[in-house]
Amino acid sequence: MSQSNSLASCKVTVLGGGSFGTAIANIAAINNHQVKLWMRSEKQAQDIIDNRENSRYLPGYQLHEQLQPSLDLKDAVSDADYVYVAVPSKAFRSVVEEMVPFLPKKARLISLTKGIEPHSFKLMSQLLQELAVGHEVGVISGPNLAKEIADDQITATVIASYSQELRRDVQEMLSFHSFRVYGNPDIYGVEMAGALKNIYAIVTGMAVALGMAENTRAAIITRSLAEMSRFAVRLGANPMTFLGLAGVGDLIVTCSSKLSRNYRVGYYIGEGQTLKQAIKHIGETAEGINTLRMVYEKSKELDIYMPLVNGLYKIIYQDCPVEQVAKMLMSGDLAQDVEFMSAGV
Ligand SMILES: NC(=O)c1ccc[n+]([C@@H]2O[C@H](COP(=O)([O-])OP(=O)(O)OC[C@H]3O[C@@H](n4cnc5c(N)ncnc54)[C@H](O)[C@@H]3O)[C@@H](O)[C@H]2O)c1
Ligand SMILES: O=P(O)(O)OC[C@H](O)CO
Repeated sequence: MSQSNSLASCKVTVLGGGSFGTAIANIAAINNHQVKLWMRSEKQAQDIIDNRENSRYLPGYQLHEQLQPSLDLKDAVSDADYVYVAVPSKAFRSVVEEMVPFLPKKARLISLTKGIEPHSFKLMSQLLQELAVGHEVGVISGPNLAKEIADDQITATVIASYSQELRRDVQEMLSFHSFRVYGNPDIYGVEMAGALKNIYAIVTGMAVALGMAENTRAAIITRSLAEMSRFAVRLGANPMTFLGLAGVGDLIVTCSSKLSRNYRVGYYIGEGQTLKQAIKHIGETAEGINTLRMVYEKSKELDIYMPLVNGLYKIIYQDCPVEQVAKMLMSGDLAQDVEFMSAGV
């Protein structure tokens, strides 16, 4: 069912035929836009043509007829009004570099990816700005489990951009009866929140596997919010963003649901699997593993107090026993544990 709005039908391209790219492409198609979903897999593209389904990533969900798969990047983007990028962060730069020569000047670019580029510590919208100079850029982030979106469960998200016009147009493009899009000009905060929450979902998944109680879950989620806000505000984010959908909203869903791949990575490690086994078991993107390493290093460089990131890093990358880390977290310097620091965190 489409929602009546004033945005004319647009040519929309989504890069990346995984679960989130497919879910967002389908919403745009339902809302009467002409959608191309660029993917690498011929088999998946044929699956969509033959069965109207992406059975590898969203099995059982019918895709709208106005969503067409494409295997040819040039064909997919050369007439696009909007390009949404939904490939994992490790592939983001190379895919965008490959796309840019074919991109029409009018195209607006929106990242759906929740990660940070290693070494440069750039967020995906910063990569878009660097590689596609002159194009308007935005980011979508929020509590958005792709399978629940596909399942038509009521969902809210955030479009962040410096451009008010882009925010409004994307709100219109994607809003419908079960999907509501809010606008936020704090692109850095929205995007950083989406990347950081994956780390804490791993922590929570691990704690659940180890039998944590509800007091513990509340403590972990709340202290995660304090920690991620402290980090992001130091790097330039607006603290208020962390009280919204892209902040606490996404943190809650990702720390609560087994549909979250990051939560499941933590859960499997808590059950005794190695990191390698857990990643293989998931078989899809879990951004938090790499984000953890980058945020750990950045927090050391900037001397930002992040006990949960420290603890998870010790478990995952330094083979420290979980019990030892838990003990360390409970006996750390109390003087550091001020509940509210400056800037509301
Ligand atoms: N799945 C969700 O619920 C969800 C929700 C919000 C945001 N995200 C974010 O969206 C991004 C993508 O996640 P996803 O869930 O769609 O991942 P996914 O693992 O389901 O799929 C990733 C897709 O990207 C493709 N891909 C990988 N490397 C590529 C490359 N070099 N070139 C072209 N295509 C490539 C894969 O073939 C696959 O189709 C991640 O950053 C994730 O954090 C996911
Ligand atoms: O499956 P995850 O852990 O990548 O989380 C999916 C979304 O980011 C939830 O908003």
